[in-house]
Amino acid sequence: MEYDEAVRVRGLVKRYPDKVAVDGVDLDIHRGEVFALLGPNGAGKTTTTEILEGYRRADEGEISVLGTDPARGDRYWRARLGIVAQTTRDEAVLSVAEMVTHFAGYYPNPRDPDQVIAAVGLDEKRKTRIRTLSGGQRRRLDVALGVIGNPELLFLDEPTTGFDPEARRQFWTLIEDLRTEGTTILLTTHYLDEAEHLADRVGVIADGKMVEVATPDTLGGRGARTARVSWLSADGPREVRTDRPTAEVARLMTQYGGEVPELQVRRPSLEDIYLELIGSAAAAPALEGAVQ
Ligand SMILES: Nc1ncnc2c1ncn2[C@@H]1O[C@H](COP(=O)(O)OP(=O)(O)OP(=O)(O)O)[C@@H](O)[C@H]1O
Repeated sequence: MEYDEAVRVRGLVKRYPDKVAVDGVDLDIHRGEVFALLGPNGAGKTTTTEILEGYRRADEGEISVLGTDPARGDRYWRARLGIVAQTTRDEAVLSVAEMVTHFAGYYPNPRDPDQVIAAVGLDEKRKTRIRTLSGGQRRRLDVALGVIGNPELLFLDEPTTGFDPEARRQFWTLIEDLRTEGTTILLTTHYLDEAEHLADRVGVIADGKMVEVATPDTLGGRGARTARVSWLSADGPREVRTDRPTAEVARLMTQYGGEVPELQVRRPSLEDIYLELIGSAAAAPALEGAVQ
């Protein structure tokens, strides 16, 4: 039964008057996984996410979120979702603790507000008025409000924008804990290290199309992961691409009788591979145009 998937999307299309924002996207998010949606500005990530949340309507496609078509989702369905949107609009006069407690009241089975406030690192700001929080603190509050309802499926749209490095690490721990508890998470992020650290699978979307879905360490195919062994030979810099860098290093050690000058072994990072993927996705239409 398709209910095994938290999210199942086939042929999703969303058109705006001057733009096809989402152009035939298929997407499965398994129950209990963290799925990161990556893509450049304007790729269609927020549009896709908001359709799954029931805030925008698709023009075409089959969509199931926790077994329900979001266009028909009622408040019981909505209570099973947690949403941390890209921007928050309110300028509430409430304190952090009041706001989180207030939100807890909307849900049938909320988490403990004090624990949630502590988990996002806002303990010291419990009594602070929300409008006086810094940008990063406000973002932590957004995350608290997204998880207070104990959601089965959590949408996080660029959740750590504005976080300092320590807050980001703390947030990662929170997400790992939620995942351990079985929460399914759809994460949109521009931080590739965040995707690599948190996601079971990543999907790269470019110009409204899903370019590839894979685990962070298989994205771009095995070939893209080939190691580069470089060193300084008597004739100048040398580089070898190989699937067996250890054997290459051993060979060089024998050849040099020990220390190999300026030896380096490098593999492309997720960011290198991502940039390559979106670069080739962007180049494809231009090439087509060139031959016409
Ligand atoms: N309400 C709207 N009306 C018209 N066009 C829109 C609307 N919302 C988004 N778009 C356009 O659709 C495309 C996809 O936008 P979307 O916000 O989904 O991208 P994104 O991948 O989330 O980008 P970002 O990383 O900048 O948040 C963009 O070209 C955007 O300008």
